[in-house]
Amino acid sequence: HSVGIIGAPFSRGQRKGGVEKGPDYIRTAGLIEKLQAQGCQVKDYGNLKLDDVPNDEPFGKVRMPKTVGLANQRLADAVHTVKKEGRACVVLGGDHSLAIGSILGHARSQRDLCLVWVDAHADINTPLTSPTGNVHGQPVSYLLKELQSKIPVMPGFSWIKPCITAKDIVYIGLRDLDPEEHYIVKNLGIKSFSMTELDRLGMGRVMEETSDHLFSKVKRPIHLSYDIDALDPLVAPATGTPAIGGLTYREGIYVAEEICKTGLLSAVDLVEVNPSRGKTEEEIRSTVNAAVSVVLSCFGQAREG
Ligand SMILES: N[C@](CCCC[B-](O)(O)O)(CCN1CCC(O)CC1)C(=O)O
Ligand SMILES: [Mn+2]
Ligand SMILES: [Mn+2]
Ligand SMILES: [Mn+2]
Repeated sequence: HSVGIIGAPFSRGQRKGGVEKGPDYIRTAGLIEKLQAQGCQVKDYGNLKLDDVPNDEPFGKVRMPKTVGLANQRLADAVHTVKKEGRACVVLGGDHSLAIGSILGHARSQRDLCLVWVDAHADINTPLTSPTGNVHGQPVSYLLKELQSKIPVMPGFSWIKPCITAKDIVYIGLRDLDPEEHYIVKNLGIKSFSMTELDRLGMGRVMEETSDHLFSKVKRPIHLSYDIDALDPLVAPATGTPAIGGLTYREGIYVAEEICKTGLLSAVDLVEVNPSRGKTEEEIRSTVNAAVSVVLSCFGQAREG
């Protein structure tokens, strides 16, 4: 596997400090050396400089729209560069608003990409339905063609053109949706495996159905957007919006192993690792190590050896 790593130390999609430290904690835990040790050819593109835009006024409930928009514009360019260089792209977050730039940058070079969204949350609020105004709960709404009539013109977001439709995305791990999000997911008929389906079917069947839905018939590049809060807080507590009853470590790794085996993985986001939200060093270590293991499993680490 040829892999490009982009650090995106960004926190302005939400309000809890510390998530901007995610990239460096993941690097310090040895992600790059471990990828190389398992035979990957790795280029580290470093951390993006994602500064606050001065005089950034709120748009309704949405704080710092220009800052969020510009950060994602920069990320989109960086991801596009990695893809042009023929590598699988790994974006280390940073909060999940970064998926806007990561996916749009990816879509510039891979027209027919499909999206596997692993998360406790659907992140599909529009700026008008969001209960918090935090953009990390909204990225999918900016990307879906079907929702464009519901997205207001927002400063810093005019460059964004939706690149996917509802049939191109599968959710895995949902367990904490706002009522408006649930309505949107149902209304658009988005394929989603909540923790209920996971309990009913098991992750093996969930990955089979995900494959059938997205990429088994027609091979397409996969964008895996992996929010560490999909994992149970007992495994990954150091994150901004933990929700109990999540994926086991084994389920979380299994998703990555299965995606790796398709040979179609083209980009992965690993987001929402927030060291400041760990109450102890052990909580931080557990969260960061889980994040590292997910990425290693995306690129060939297999429990069978
Ligand atoms: N849906 C939430 C959480 C988004 C989480 C984003 B992430 O990237 O981490 O997936 C709001 C969640 N909800 C707000 C009301 C509370 O009582 C319960 C949580 C939102 O802020 O939109
Ligand atoms: Mn490899
Ligand atoms: Mn989440
Ligand atoms: Mn998320």
